[in-house]
Amino acid sequence: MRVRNKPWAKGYIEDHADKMVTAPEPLKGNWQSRFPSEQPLFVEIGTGKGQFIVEMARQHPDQNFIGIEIQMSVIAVALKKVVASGLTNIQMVHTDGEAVNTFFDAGEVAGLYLNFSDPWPKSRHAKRRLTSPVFLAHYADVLQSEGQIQFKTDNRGLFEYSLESLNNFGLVFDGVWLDLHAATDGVEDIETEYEQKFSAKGPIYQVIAHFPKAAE
Ligand SMILES: C[S@@+](CC[C@H](N)C(=O)[O-])C[C@H]1O[C@@H](n2cnc3c(N)ncnc32)[C@H](O)[C@@H]1O
Repeated sequence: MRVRNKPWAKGYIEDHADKMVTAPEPLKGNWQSRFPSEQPLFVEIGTGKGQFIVEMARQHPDQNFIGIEIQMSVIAVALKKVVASGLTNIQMVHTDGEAVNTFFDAGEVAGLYLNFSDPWPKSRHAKRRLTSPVFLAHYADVLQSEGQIQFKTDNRGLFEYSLESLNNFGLVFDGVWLDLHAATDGVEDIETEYEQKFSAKGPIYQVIAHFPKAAE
């Protein structure tokens, strides 16, 4: 997602340091200190403009949420939503999600959301895909036992790549949806900005999976 540079972003982020982390490493193992209540911690990587994670926080007050986004002008828009929501169970982090294992401790994360991640269609860029083995290895480091990865996309090529990548990495599939919006199994679907914009053009694919326990 490309957005125009927002000259106000840096100052706005600095003014809302209570809701936004720009140097995450010192919080490793201690993220619960950013929230009023100690509760299971769910993380979205590539949170974009924040609609999904803010709505998740609103609907699940018994959980804590973190949205990670690499682009400052984008996360500043998400931060505005967080501030306007008045919610205290959500924090934003401006950083590269690839490095999750440098700022979350083993087992600190209860679940991970990857929504409409950039497809990086050229094979020489495959390592940048958020479902590549490079990222999966880091997710495995931080997710608690049976913690799920929930990935959805409208990009069939990225979805096929991700199914293969997760399978090759040994993840256990909990569910696969080839047309999430047509699902009749009652699966929760909180829509992202990207999803609302592009779902009319074709199906939304989703997979939910977890890393196996040692004996699984
Ligand atoms: C296509 S957008 C989707 C945004 C949002 N999830 C949605 O569905 O509306 C992908 C987002 O992921 C962000 N992103 C890509 N690679 C990232 C990384 N390594 N760490 C954090 N964010 C990343 C991009 O900056 C972009 O905002």
